[in-house]
Amino acid sequence: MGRKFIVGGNWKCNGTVDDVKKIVTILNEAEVPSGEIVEVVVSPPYVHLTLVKGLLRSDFQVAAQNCWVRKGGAFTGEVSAEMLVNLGIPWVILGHSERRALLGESNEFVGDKVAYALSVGLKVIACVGETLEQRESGSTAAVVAAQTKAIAEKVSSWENIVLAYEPVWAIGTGKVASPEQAQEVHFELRKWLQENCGADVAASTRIIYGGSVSGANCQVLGTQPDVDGFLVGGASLKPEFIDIIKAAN
Ligand SMILES: O=C(CO)COP(=O)(O)O
Repeated sequence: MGRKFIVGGNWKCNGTVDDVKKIVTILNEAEVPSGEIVEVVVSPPYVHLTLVKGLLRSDFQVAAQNCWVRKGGAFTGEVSAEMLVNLGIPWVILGHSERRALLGESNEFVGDKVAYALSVGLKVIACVGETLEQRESGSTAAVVAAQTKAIAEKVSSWENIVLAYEPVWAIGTGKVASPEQAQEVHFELRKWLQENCGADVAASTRIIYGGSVSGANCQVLGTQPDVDGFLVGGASLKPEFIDIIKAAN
């Protein structure tokens, strides 16, 4: 069975209410390939989740950018996975490199978060990726394997996980991975899944690329055999996001 292309828009910590309404209007008016061909998920900051969910066309879905690692309670400032379910938010992005680097989220912590989010019924876009230093020292494959292993050890099924390969050096830098660089790591990740989680998981799990994806580079990246979609940052706040969705065709 083919893997359905999936395009995520990570809005990060951006947007006023007016900005959000404008982006949603652009998305709602866009002519894009049918939902049979591409799944679209946009991820606004927590405070805008309900607004976006209420206004957004029904064939596009909404994701949170994070959630708490366990059941909610006395965890000031956190938002629990149950709360997202209660709001009708189907997806959550976990393990983004900005959270790993700036907030100290370890591989194990991300693995625990993924497992907990799945356990309450959320679908997860789980992010992995190496720094420039790690790439230059030749440890890319080992780094992404360790990040993926920490998730694999905690989950019993990959059915509701999308793996996002986001090289840190490509995020927000305009320095996109070449199609060959992306394909090479996606292939390695799929091979890792095959060897450690089984052939079915490897064949069915979508592996998407993130890091300076744009309207100009999405076509050639999207035709790589192991690239099953994108996680888009900056360009997801612009009309250009529609062109990236269309790369699914
Ligand atoms: O971090 C990203 C998506 O999660 C990618 O961000 P940019 O597309 O802005 O490089």
